[in-house]
Parts: sequence; structure tokens; C-alpha cells
Amino acid sequence: MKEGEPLHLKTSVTGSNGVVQALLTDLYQITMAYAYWKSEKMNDASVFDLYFRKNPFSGEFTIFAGLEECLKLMQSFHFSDSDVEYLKTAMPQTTDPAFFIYLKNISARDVTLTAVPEGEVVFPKIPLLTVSGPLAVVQLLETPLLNLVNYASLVATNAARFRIAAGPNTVLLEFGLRRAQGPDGGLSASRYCYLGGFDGTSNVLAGKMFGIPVRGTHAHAFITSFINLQDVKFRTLVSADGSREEDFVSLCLKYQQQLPSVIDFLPDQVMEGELAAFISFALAFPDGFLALIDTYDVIRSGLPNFCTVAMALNELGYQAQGIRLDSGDLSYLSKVVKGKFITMAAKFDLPWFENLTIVASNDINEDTIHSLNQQGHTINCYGIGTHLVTCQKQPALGCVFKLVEINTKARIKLSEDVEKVTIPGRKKVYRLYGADGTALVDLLQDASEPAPQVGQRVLCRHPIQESKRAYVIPAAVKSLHITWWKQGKVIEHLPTLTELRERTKKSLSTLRPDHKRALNPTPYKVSVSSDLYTYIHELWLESAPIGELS
Ligand SMILES: Nc1ncnc2c1ncn2[C@@H]1O[C@H](COP(=O)(O)OP(=O)(O)OP(=O)(O)O)[C@@H](O)[C@H]1O
Ligand SMILES: O=P(O)(O)OC[C@H]1O[C@H](OP(=O)(O)OP(=O)(O)O)[C@H](O)[C@@H]1O
Ligand SMILES: O=C(O)c1cccnc1
Ligand SMILES: [Mg+2]
Repeated sequence: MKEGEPLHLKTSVTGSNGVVQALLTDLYQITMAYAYWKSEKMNDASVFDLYFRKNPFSGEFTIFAGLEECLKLMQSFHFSDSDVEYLKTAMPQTTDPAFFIYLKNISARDVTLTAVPEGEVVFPKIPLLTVSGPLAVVQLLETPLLNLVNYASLVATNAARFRIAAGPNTVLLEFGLRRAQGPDGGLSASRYCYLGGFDGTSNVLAGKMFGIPVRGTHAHAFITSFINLQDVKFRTLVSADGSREEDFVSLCLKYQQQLPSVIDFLPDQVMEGELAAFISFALAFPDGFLALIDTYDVIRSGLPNFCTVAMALNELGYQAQGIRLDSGDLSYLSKVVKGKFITMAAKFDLPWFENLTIVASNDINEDTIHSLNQQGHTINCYGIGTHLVTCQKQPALGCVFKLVEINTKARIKLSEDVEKVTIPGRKKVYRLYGADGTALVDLLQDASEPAPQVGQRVLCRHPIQESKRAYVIPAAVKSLHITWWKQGKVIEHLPTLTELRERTKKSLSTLRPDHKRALNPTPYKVSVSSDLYTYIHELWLESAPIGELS
């Protein structure tokens, strides 16, 4: 199985999550469907946009994710006999029985879904999905589509932010399953954190289902379960080349005598149980020895014990992998560890000792990583759980699903808060790039307007504020929306998770660094064409009753 390749065939788009189904919706979608049906509006031609209004985490970008799951929903969308039987009990007795026959026969075959490709960087007000089709059916899709996009995009964005904070070369592992919001929260987090730039997950089911590399170390329980060396029952290890077999415990004890003068520790202060645990782990995984060294005392016990076992492994032709720190001052301790590794490398002429993995975990968030960067550290791998998967800094994205056109007539939703006024009509979305490949602005136009052309000046206007406008001469223009679902079929190739992860990386690389910085990032411009600006404001005036003062 290739990395990022799920077990099922991509073309089949079979539902991977049985919970995602037509009934996973709010009751009001069903009651509205009934009222539409009663007034014979159910087949009115509707267009809805799904978008968010504000980037999460005080940031200025968002990663769009969840599209493949939306397409799976489209494919499986129907009400089964038992769903309909249940709905008969949930709806009032007065409900016309013919409505349930209508419900039984609906599907997404007459729905068209266009969307930004999954993994793309997106911004407020940009329709991530535009869903058009029979009013009642598209209305019924609102809740599950929002559910599938909101958390996926939020956690993918969170992961991308951790990636930016950690830099491109640090390994990022997602350790969140135990803290996630339920089983699906855990699985979704693993999938979309990988999309957002993580390198692996501890979640084994996510590894099987999505082809994400699975990684792991061991827990404090493993260390504390060993009391002394008598707990090591099988003591021998065959060398890597198979030429000899040694009593591995004795070999470790030999190095325990040699090392104090090299890395400065007192043999009577190292914890014997910890050494026994490390030895047992090394015997089980001689090629993959990575030890959790903070159970008792990193400097006095964990680190000396690690070096002892690593040297014994080395004598038998195996290279240790590294250590994990899960408490204490991670900047200070990582530097101490690195210093000792450098000493070991020099003393024994083992260059790889200098580059061993130093994993840090323990309640790490984006700010911790920025702070560690400022202080200086030698961590080259983070294991991150709670803050990543629960998105503690901002637990919801707030995507909305708004009607923008009915029977070819544009609709607008007004609000006291001008930022909440919807952008009416069926639109097209373009991203305009500068000569150096950076994204300059996203431009929304009415679908009937001609696309902006490379090298030709376009007036880009703030959708609301009259004075905010700019001329842009794009060096490249990308139409952001693709039609994914039409006439009951997925009509585009769906990328693998690895391809989506690559897209995220590439898309983020087109964004100027000041849009991505953690503190007070510059907002990216989302604008409308001059014609769309005029249209919005005309419709706004038409739709807002004039007050009378007396
Ligand atoms: N150098 C550092 N700068 C900023 N934050 C750090 C640094 N080192 C560790 N942290 C963070 O500080 C917090 C320390 O956690 P806490 O106060 O619970 O102590 P602990 O080290 O886990 O102690 P315990 O030994 O009880 O497990 C963690 O969230 C960790 O990520
Ligand atoms: O801290 P997080 O970012 O959520 O990462 C996952 C945590 O889960 C594990 O231990 P656990 O927290 O279960 O036990 P501990 O707190 O006693 O180490 C691991 O040691 C990490 O600390
Ligand atoms: O493998 C690990 O070290 C791990 C996995 C899950 C949670 N904490 C740590
Ligand atoms: Mg913890």
C-alpha cells in the first residue's frame, strides 16, 4: 500500500463513514423540505454557497478540506425505508403521507456541486462549495455538508499552522486519538492533520484506512512496569549481521561502567528499572530503539540509560533512533541531550549519535513551538495531541450555507453586521497571481462575466467598503472552482491523501509570508468585480425597506 493511499479504490468513492447519511441532519431541514413540498417549491432551481466569514486561530488563511467526504455523501444520499419509517414518527401526524413517498425517492442525481479543490488555501467569503439543484434536496444537504467541511478544514488549518511554526524539516506526529472528540473526531483529525502537513499519526486505524504512516514510541507505564534487571527475562541479542549472540544485559552493564567519565553521571543514581525497560525495548526493536527518558530524571537517569543501551546496540551493529522528552523545560533539556549526544559522537567516533531523534511531547501548542524557537532547542520531532486535534485555540470554523439564487433570481441575506451580508448570485472565483507566483487577490465575479485575463488590468473592489479598491494586472489567473459532481456522478479524478498534502504545501507556498505569520498577519484581499459590486449594492438597496422617522 502506498503512502496516503486508502484501501478502497479512489474511483469507487464508497462511503467510509457509515454515520454520514441523509438522516445526519437537523430536523428543520426535514420540516423545511415538507413545507417546500407542500407549496410545490421543492424543485425550484436553487444555488447555495458554503463559506466561512473569518479565518480561524487569529490567522489570515484557512486550508479547505473535507471535499471527498462531501462527494461520498452525494453518492450515497437517500432515505432508506427505515429512515422514512422513523421520520413518520418524528413528523407531526398531520403530515401528508405522499411526502414520505417523495422523500423515499430523492437523491442527489439532479444536484451539481462545484468546489475549490481540497487542500487549497482559502479565505473568508469565498464559496468553498457551490451546490445547485432542486431546492428541497439542496436544503437537506446543508447540515451534513457543513459538518463534513467545518472540522476537516479547521483541523487541517491547525496542522498547517503547526507545520509553519515547526519549519519544514521537523517531523510532526499526531498523537491525539485519546483526547479527540470521540472516535470520528480522532479519525478525522488523523486524516486532515496529515493533509495539513503532519508526517504521521499514532492512530493505527487511520494508518489502515487512509495509508497515513503510523509512528510511535512507548509510554511511562512501560518504563515503570520494570522494577529491576531481573525483569528482563530473555537477555540475549543476535548481532545485526547474524554472526554472534551476546548476553545483552551484560553488554549494557559493561557500558554503564565506561560512560560516567564520558557523559558525567553517577552509576548509583540511574534507575535500574528504567534500564531494564530500555533493554527490553531494545531487545524487541533493536533497529528502532527510541526511549522515553523523563520518567525519573532526564539528566541523572534517562539519558545515561539511553546512551548505555545505544552503545551496547552499536556493538552488535544496530543504530539507536533517539529519545522522547515528555515533561520539564523542553528547550533546556533538549539542549542538554544534544550536548551529550555530541560528546558521545566525538568520543566513540560515531557521527550518527549527534543526529539522533529528539522527540518532544507534552501539551504542545503552536505558541509553545514559537516560544521554543525563540529560546533555542534541538528538538527534531514533535508529538502533538490535545491542542492539535481538539483545536483548543478555536474549536469551530463557522462555515455557513446560504441561498444565493432561486429560479435564476439572485437572493441576498441582509444583516445589521455588514460582514454577514451574503454575496448574491451564482459566482465564479478566480485567484490572481503576481509575476513571482504569489497570490495577490481572490476575485468573485458574476458567473456570466468574462474571466480576468493575464496581463489585463482588472478592478478589484472590496465587496462592502466603497473606497477600498485596487487595479491588478495578473501574471497568472486560476479559476478556483471545479465541477466535481454532476448528473449523479463524480466527474473528476479524486487525488490521494498524499496528493492533497502536496497541494496544501504548494498552495501555502504561493501565499506571502506576512499572511502566514503568527502575530498580526496581514489580511489577504478577497474582492469582487466592479459589476458584482454594483449588483450587490443595487440588490441590497432593493431588499432593505426604507425606515421612517417621526
Ligand atoms: N521551554 C519551554 N518554553 C515554553 N513552554 C514549555 C517549555 N518547556 C515545556 N513547555 C511547556 O510547558 C508545559 C509544562 O507542563 P507542566 O507544567 O504540566 O509540567 P510538566 O513538565 O509536564 O511536569 P510533570 O513532571 O508534572 O509532567 C507544557 O505545556 C510544555 O509543553
Ligand atoms: O500532551 P499531548 O499534546 O496531548 O500529547 C499526547 C500525550 O499523550 C501521552 O501521555 P498522556 O498525556 O496520556 O499522559 P501524561 O500526561 O501522564 O504524559 C504523551 O506522553 C503525551 O504527553
Ligand atoms: O507513541 C507515542 O509516543 C504516543 C502515542 C500517543 C500518545 N502519546 C504518545
Ligand atoms: Mg501529557
